[in-house]
Amino acid sequence: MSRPAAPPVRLVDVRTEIGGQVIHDGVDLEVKRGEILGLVGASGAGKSVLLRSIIGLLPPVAGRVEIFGQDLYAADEATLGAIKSRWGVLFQANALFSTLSVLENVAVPLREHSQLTEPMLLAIAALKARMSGLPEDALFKLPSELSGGLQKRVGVARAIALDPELVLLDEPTAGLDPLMAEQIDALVASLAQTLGLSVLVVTHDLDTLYTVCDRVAVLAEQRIIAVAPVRELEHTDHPWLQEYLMGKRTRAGQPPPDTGR
Ligand SMILES: Nc1ncnc2c1ncn2[C@@H]1O[C@H](COP(=O)(O)OP(=O)(O)OP(=O)(O)O)[C@@H](O)[C@H]1O
Repeated sequence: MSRPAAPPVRLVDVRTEIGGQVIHDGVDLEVKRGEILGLVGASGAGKSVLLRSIIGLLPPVAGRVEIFGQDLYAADEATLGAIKSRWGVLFQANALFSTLSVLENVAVPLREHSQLTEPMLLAIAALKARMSGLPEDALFKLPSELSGGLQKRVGVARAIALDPELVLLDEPTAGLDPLMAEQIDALVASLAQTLGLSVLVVTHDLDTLYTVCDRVAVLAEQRIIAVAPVRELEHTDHPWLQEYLMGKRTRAGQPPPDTGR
């Protein structure tokens, strides 16, 4: 009998500290294969720091970060390289190279993690840019020549450049107008479904939670206090969660239409 495949992300009792300040203590979290998991929490709760731990940039002082069943911080260089070629990351401010064209930005992970020939590499980068909804005339522009929404699409195209199994997104709709945010949400949902991705998305955006995420994990008091489909979270009595999901400023206490998720 074959063993069930390991989850793309599994955190076990993770504790992180920055400059002696405890950011997380006892974080348990799992991203299941094929799901879109939202990660929410108040500003400063530690969502971005947790993401940094998940992508190998901040070793926990205790606990374990497992990616595809491998202990990330115990992995040798070859294993780490193999893991990195199976994920794609969209950083909060996109982290695009300002002096490189859109096409070259998308090609960066391909240059780093593949042995493709130059024409093949550029062809794949162009394909990923198109899949991410970038118009043809954007490919040879600099990121600064594009709108915020198109820059986000460049970040998404780069995140899927290597045909990853796992995609990690840090606030993909932050700073976008509602229409552009909706388009990025739709892009993430359709790419996840078409490519069979597992996705962890850090967000403050309620629309993302209701229309895109299968489950939502809530970070508060230095750990994950709940994980469930967002509609189930509406019924938890945690004060921050109640205010966040049902408060006047968010949805005016009106549950959104049921989208089937
Ligand atoms: N490089 C750093 N040096 C010192 N402290 C840091 C650093 N990065 C993050 N922190 C601290 O870690 C805590 C969590 O920050 P983090 O950016 O992860 O929060 P967040 O939940 O992502 O917030 P937001 O929703 O506003 O983006 C904060 O107290 C922050 O000040």
